[in-house]
Amino acid sequence: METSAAAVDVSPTPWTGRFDGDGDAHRRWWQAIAPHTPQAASASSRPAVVLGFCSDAGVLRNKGRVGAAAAPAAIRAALGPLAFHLDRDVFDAGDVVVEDDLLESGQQRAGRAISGLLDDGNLTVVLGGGHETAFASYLGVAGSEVVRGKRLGVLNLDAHFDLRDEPTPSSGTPFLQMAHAEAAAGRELQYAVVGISEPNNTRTLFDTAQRLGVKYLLDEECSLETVEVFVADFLAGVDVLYLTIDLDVMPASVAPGVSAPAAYGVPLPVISAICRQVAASAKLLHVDVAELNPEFDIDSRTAKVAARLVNTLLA
Ligand SMILES: N=CN[C@@H](CCC(=O)O)C(=O)O
Ligand SMILES: [Mn+2]
Ligand SMILES: [Mn+2]
Repeated sequence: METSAAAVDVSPTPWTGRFDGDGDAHRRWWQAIAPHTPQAASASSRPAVVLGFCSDAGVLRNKGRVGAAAAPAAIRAALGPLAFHLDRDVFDAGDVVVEDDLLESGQQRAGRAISGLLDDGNLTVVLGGGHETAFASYLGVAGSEVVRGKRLGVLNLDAHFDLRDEPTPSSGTPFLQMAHAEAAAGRELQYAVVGISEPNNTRTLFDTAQRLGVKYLLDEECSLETVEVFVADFLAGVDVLYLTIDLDVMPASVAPGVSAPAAYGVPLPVISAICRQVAASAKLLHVDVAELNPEFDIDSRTAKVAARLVNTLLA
C-alpha cells in the first residue's frame, strides 16, 4: 500500500490560533494537531487524520460557483482556534490538489492516501473540495482492507441526491458513480440522504433514487426525533459508515458560503445531533465535509460550522 505521505501533493502548513498558554488546560486545535508522517506515533487507540482535497473541477463541471479548492485552508483556519477537548490524537496529512480539470487522477491520489490511512487504523477526515470529494472518499474507503467483507453504508447530509447521470463526473454525480462501482463489484450501494430539498431535485433524480433503493428524508421532515430514528435504522443495517456532509444541507443563513445556498435547509442543531449520534455508534470509519466556498462565506460562518461539526464528530 502506498503511504499517505507519498500520495499527497502538499505537506501540512502550520496551524494558528489564539495563545492562552502551554499545557492541557489552555490547549486549542492548533496546539494539539501535528503533521502526519508514516512514522507518526500516537498514544490514542484511534487517531484522526485530516486530509485536504483542493478541487474546483467538480463544481465547475456541474455549472456551479467555483471556489471550493480554497476550502481546506479555510476550515483549518476555523478549527485552529477552537479549544481542544478531544481524547484522541489528531494529525494533518496535508492536501491533495486537483490542478485545472484533472479531477479523476486527483480522486485516485486522494483515494490511495485515504486507504493507506484507514489501513493504518486512523479515523480519516477529508476537507473538500466540491462534492466530487465524495468519490475520492469512496475510492479510499472501498480500497481499504478495513471494509473487506463488511457492509458499508454511505450517509449523505445534503439538499441534493448528487445522482446525476452525466458522461463526465462532477460534483453532481458521485453517488451514482459509487452505485455503479458497487454494482461492478457485485454489491449494492447502501446510500441514505438527510435533507433533500424537493424543489432542488428533478423528477429524474427522485426516480434514480427510487431505482437504487436510496433512503432519504426531505428537509421539511427533519425534526430531531425523525432524523434520530432514520439514522438509527440506517446504522443498524451496516457495519461501517462513511459520513459525507455537504454544507448546503443547512439554511443559507447558517451556510452562505456554498455553491448552492439552501432556501429552507436543515437546522444546525439537527445536523449536529446526527454527528453526535454517528460518532457515538462506533461504526464511523470516514468523514468528509464538502462544498464550502470561502469566496461567498459571510464572516467565515460556513467554515466555522464545518469546523464545529468536525470537532463534534471526533469527540
Ligand atoms: N453538488 C451538487 N450540486 C447540486 C447543485 C444544484 C444547483 O446548482 O442548483 C446538483 O447537482 O444537484
Ligand atoms: Mn452534494
Ligand atoms: Mn448539495
